[in-house]
Amino acid sequence: MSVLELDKLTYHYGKYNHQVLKGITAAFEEGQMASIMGRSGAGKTTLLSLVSGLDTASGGRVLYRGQDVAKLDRDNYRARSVGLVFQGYNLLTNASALDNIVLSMQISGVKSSHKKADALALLAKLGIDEETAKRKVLRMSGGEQQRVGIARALAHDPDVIIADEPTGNLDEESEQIIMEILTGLAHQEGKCVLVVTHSQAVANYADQVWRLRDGKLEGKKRPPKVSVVQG
Ligand SMILES: Nc1ncnc2c1ncn2[C@@H]1O[C@H](COP(=O)(O)OP(=O)(O)OP(=O)(O)O)[C@@H](O)[C@H]1O
Repeated sequence: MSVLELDKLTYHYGKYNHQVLKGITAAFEEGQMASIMGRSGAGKTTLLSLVSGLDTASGGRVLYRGQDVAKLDRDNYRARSVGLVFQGYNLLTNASALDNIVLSMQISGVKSSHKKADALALLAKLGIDEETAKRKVLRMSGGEQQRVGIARALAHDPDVIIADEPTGNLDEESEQIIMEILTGLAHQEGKCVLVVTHSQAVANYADQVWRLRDGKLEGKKRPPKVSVVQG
C-alpha cells in the first residue's frame, strides 16, 4: 500500500476563484523520494498544504496509508506522521538548535524522558556536533540551519517528510549535503519524502519526478542511475 495517495484531488481558493488543482491522482511510496516541479503559481504549495493536512481539499481525497486524511484527526496526523522542512528553515533563531528540537518534541507530544539526549543524537546524525547544537541558530550557517530544520522535522519520527524548496537559500555544496540527507532518509530509513523544487538539479535526486501543470500532476519514474565507466 502506498504511504500517500492523491485521489482526484481538486482545490480552489474562495468561491469564485479559478481552480488551482484539477483532479490530481498520484501515489507516493515509502523508501522513495518524489520531486514536484512546476512554474511559480502552479499550485505546488497548495498541494503540499493538502498533503500535510494544513488544509482540506475542495474535492477528492488525500489518503494516508489508505485512510482519508479529511476524516482523521488532522492535528494528530500532522504531529505524528508528517515532518515539514521549509526553504526559510522556520526555526526560533534566538534559541539554540538543541532547544528548537526539544521544544518541537514537546509540542508533538514525544514521550521520551531523555529528550535532550535524543535531540543531541538526532542532530549528531545530521552532522551537528554538541557545541554547534548549543549555539543560537542565528549564529549558524544556512546549511547548518537547514540540517537543524531537518532534525526538527524528524523529531517526532514521522514516516512522511515534506520539503518545500529545502535548498532554495543554499549554495551548491550545502544543497548537495541536504539532498543527500533527504535521499538517505528515503533510501536508508524508508521514509516517504516529497520535495517541491524549481531546480532540475534538486529534482534529479528523486526516484520519481512529477510536474504540476495546468492543475494536473504528470509524473515519471526516473530510470535507475547507471555509472558509465570510461576506459
Ligand atoms: N490564500 C489564497 N487566496 C487566493 N488565491 C491564492 C491563495 N494562495 C494562493 N493562491 C493562488 O493559487 C495559485 C497557486 O499558488 P501556490 O502558492 O500553490 O503556487 P506555487 O506553485 O507554490 O508557487 P511558487 O512556486 O511561486 O511558490 C496562485 O495563482 C496563487 O495566486
